Amino acid sequence: MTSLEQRRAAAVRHQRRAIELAAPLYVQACPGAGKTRVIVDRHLSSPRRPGRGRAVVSFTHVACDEVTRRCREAGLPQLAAFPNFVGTIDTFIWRYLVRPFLDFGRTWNRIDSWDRVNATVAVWDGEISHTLRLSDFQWSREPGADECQASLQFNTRNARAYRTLEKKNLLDAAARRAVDQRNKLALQGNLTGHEARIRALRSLLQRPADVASLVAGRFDEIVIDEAQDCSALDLAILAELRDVGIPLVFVCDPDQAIYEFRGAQPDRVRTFGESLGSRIDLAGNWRSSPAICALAATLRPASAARPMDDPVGPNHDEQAEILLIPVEKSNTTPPLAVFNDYADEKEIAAERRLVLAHAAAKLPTTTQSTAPAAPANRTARAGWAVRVAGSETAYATLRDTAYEILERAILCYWYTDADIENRTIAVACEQLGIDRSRLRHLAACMAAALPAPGEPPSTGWCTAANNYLRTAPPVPGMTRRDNRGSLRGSGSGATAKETKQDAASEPSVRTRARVIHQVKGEEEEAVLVIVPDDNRADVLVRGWLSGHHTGDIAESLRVLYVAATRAQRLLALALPSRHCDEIAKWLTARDVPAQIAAEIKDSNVVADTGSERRE
Ligand SMILES: Nc1ncnc2c1ncn2[C@@H]1O[C@H](COP(=O)(O)OP(=O)(O)OP(=O)(O)O)[C@@H](O)[C@H]1O
Repeated sequence: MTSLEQRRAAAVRHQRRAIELAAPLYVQACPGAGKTRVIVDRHLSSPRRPGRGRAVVSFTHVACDEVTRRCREAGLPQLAAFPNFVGTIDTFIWRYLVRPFLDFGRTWNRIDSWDRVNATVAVWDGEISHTLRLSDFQWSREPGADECQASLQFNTRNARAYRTLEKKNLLDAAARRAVDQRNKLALQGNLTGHEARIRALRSLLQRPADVASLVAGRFDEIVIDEAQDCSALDLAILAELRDVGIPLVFVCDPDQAIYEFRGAQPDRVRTFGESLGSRIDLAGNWRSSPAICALAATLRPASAARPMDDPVGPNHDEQAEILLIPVEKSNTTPPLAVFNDYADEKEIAAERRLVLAHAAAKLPTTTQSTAPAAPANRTARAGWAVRVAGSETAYATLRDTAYEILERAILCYWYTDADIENRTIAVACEQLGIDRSRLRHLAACMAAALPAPGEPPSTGWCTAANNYLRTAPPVPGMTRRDNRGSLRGSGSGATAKETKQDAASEPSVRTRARVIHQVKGEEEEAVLVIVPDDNRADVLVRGWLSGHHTGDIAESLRVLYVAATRAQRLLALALPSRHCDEIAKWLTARDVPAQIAAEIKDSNVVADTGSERRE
């Protein structure tokens, strides 16, 4: 058996090869393999020709900020600036593949979501009309197709409309209406990331030499981080760049592809990576304990099975077993108490614990969460915007989004939906005769005047917000055109005074809680993953234990994989109690150390400070 030193040396050797080997290059890596470290070290160490840079492209602002921070820490901040590019794939596509090829002489409006223009579509079901948001549709386009495909996604906001349309076989009709509306808005010059990709691909197919000379003249290579999140359109764009000779470094963990709604498909991603030629596999896990690495291997599909990753980091000798916490009726508060109890025993600080669930609604209410993405519901969006505007750490584009959401909340309060739907704030202001700078000023004052609300905002906070909105007409002296735009609370009944106090009296340390999609790339010493007891739980467990990951379950299991692999020392899974015995036995039979947590005696104990012990 090889010693830890030998295994570590091998892991470092593979990282070095990924840092030094010339592009084109495919780097396939396990969780905790040090992908970020490899990308940054490659960027810091390998030379570029004078006047030319490297593009480091990722899918999230968090990942880009990490690369920028590491360049700064290495004393080389210029590596994140011109002629280099460190940013999101959306910005890269827009800046180098779309903007230079747009028609002059007309206005283009780059938007991150159709919600930015309140884009909706009305669908008549024979009795009533349903208003659906374009952002509730999943958009895709096979490379080469003339039309986009839309598919309405079920969520709590559109649940009634979705069920009615499904019952009346009108989902396809709704999708067609959405495509028409999208075409109309795109013709008006609104470009979401999806439209930008379609245009980028068109430029590459129609003017390959122009695009190639622009991109190759600026960048020696393009590194794509988190490449497992590439959609079919992203891969088609990258294939064209590859074919015109741009050197690509494609870094990914296909098992962590969790954006299937955007079209991410692990098999296509693998095939694309393999098409590049040279390949390096990183299988040393510097993050997690042996038990966590072993559990992660069981979550991979049988079709992509490989031996467990090698725990070579500081937690290589951590003894904690995987903790299975039985849950009755999706009540997530008792499992949190149990989790905190075990984390206390391991002397893991409250700030180093993380609770994860697939959806925010499944997280325990006694945890602390602040989503980096704006929620969909109008009131929740306004609350999110107030929190972001008041946060010292929000970056400029996020703050701008927050102010724009508050501007729209003000317009919604004073005008009718018909006055502002399907329009940008700028266009609405122009049509309604509003001074945009006054509106921005009102939004900033609103953010400063209101306390940060809870999630979702309470009735009391909404009363305070509506009282503020009443004093802030976009046009001085105007009367309200419609009173349907007030913010409506969750019905928690807190008074405005209580809400103000809430913001001030938040416990200083609460267990951090996140939706799994928000924590890609992060790590924490102890992680509790909540597997909800909904109608998919049985199928999910069957898919896990059989290794046959079919249909939507494949993506749900990858989401579970991402969540589990954030843990460094202690991983707890809160599962429907009826599955715990079977899973524990199955794991033990596969040499994955696992135990079922001791029975919960006092379900009323709330571990909201993360440090109180159970009786
Ligand atoms: N050669 C190394 N020596 C010591 N620690 C390392 C080494 N490489 C990576 N690490 C550490 O391992 C941890 C995981 O690294 P990183 O976050 O870059 O992994 P990753 O491949 O991006 O993982 P994931 O895809 O799961 O987010 C980090 O704490 C990092 O500092």
